[in-house]
Amino acid sequence: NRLHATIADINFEGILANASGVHCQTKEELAELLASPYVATAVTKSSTKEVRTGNPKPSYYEFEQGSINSMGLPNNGFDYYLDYVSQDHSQKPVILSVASLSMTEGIELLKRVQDSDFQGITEFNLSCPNVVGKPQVAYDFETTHQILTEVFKFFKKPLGVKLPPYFDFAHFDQMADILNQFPLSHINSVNSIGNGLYVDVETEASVIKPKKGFGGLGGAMILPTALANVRAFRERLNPDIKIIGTGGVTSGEEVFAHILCGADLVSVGTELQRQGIGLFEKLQHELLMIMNEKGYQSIDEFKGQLKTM
Ligand SMILES: CC(C)(C)CCc1c(C(=O)O)[nH]c(=O)[nH]c1=O
Repeated sequence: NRLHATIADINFEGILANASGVHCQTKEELAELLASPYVATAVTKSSTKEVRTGNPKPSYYEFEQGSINSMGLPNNGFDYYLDYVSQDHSQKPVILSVASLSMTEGIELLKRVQDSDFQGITEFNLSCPNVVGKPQVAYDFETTHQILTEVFKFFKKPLGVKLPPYFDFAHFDQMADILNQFPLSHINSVNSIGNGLYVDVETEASVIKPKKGFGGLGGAMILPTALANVRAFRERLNPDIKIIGTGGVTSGEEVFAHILCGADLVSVGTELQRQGIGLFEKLQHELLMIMNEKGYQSIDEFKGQLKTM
């Protein structure tokens, strides 16, 4: 297969996935993703110990250049997703996303994954909140180091982390130095760009209800940030740590660009929300057309091969 990847000895046929949070809250949505021949894997909504209804609506809004959301981690609870991913899914891997509203909860959930018979890949969402007054965990390098040290004392199954975007070379360096100390299966970069604000000039109001309209940004406008993060971590991380590139994908071109920057798998959020599952066929077709035009038989011929001037 021309489009393939391997993470933690798990083979993926195809390289496309949903971004956690989109089309992945229910077993039906997950099954619908897996049923598509153009979807290599499905990622669950980040799960918490308790079921959560999430923030008051509207908590998601689409505009031409992208989307803004402050969903508030609505999910059916960790047990629901662990049960689902532990079933057989026609040989297709499913990635279990775990969040936590406190570090003790995160550790507890990962202990339950370790003690379960789930053999797939777990993705720990480090964009989760920290103690009040401190930035999200992934922006608190000391806390990130402490948590990963604690986790890898007991966690022996494939584990990756979902990262927010970074915007400073010192942060790329510091985060990569931390991540390289641990036997991670992968990173998923990027999560939404935190705390954007979209204003409706006509109503003179923000467009989502939670957090006075502040929310995570996704879609076409975050592509350059997403590509920069994929590239920066590809250049810095141990090659055994694979990369799921997320952010700004609306066509085969952006899938190609993510792979060129070093992504092994590519996941799609805002555009999937916008177009539905049929998008995956379009993305795969467009990617293959680009590869044909360029004479690439396989992804391995150009993965991570971004040229610079
Ligand atoms: C932002 C958090 C609620 C702390 C984590 C869940 C999450 C959400 C969400 O559920 O609001 N939205 C995102 O764009 N990315 C996320 O990781």
